[in-house]
Amino acid sequence: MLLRFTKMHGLGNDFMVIDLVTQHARLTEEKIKQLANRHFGIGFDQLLIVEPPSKPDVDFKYRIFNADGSEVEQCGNGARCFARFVRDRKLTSKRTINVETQGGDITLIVHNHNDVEVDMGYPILEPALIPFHAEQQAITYPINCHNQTFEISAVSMGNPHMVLIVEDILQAQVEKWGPLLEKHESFPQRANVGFMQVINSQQIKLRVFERGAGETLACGTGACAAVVAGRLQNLLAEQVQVDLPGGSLQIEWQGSGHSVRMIGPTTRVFEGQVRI
Ligand SMILES: N[C@@H](CCC[C@H](N)C(=O)O)C(=O)O
Repeated sequence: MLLRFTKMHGLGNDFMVIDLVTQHARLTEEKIKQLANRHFGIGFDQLLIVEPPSKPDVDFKYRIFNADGSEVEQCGNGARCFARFVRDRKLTSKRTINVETQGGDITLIVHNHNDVEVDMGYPILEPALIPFHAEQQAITYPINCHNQTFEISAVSMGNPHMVLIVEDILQAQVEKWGPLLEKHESFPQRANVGFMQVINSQQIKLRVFERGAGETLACGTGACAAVVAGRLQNLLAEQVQVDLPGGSLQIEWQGSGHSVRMIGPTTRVFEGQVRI
């Protein structure tokens, strides 16, 4: 069976996007891993699936799978590409699109052909993930990993993030510590690990070792989580430019009781068909 798809990216965080509103397919974990393979498949960080909504008040169901085949709750760069995809495919003509994800409902606002704003919902601070400090309501926590102590913030944007501050992003040992911290016992569902350098109150540099995908060129939810962590430590203003290896995102968080907003670009790379 031939399945139509679009290859897209948001700042180099790349996706295979499949419309399962007008097509039918059953994709197993094994199949997704094969498709994600950059040598033997299409190659992507995440697979994004468009499905009909399962409840009223939303326009679509948005499902996300990491390159390792695991289904996850949220993907920020993917959300922007999702909005552009459903409009390009004429699945909707709306500019404000509500979608359900495993991590909660989010709203996508298409500004122009390329740029999309996403209301990513409320950040959740999860002290419960850190067993030793559950009652402290602290903003950062020390965790031990292979005899080294890291001071981390735990922020959920629907999906789990650990954020740590580094002095120099270029010297950060993302490849060494990312895979170890991803599987730290404090995060039973594994974690996306963000390494943040604060440039000033309106600008940070960020690299993210993503759960189930490795270091990516950009991570939208990682950018949101880093700004929340930085704001809670009084290091950042309400609007922050987040510079990732693949480009920049604008993130806004007014503080507790407000949702996080993200604005950034989308790029369509090519359309294809694959036999599955
Ligand atoms: N690239 C994404 C996040 C994708 C999911 C993540 N790897 C997870 O496992 O939670 C983004 O742009 O947010």
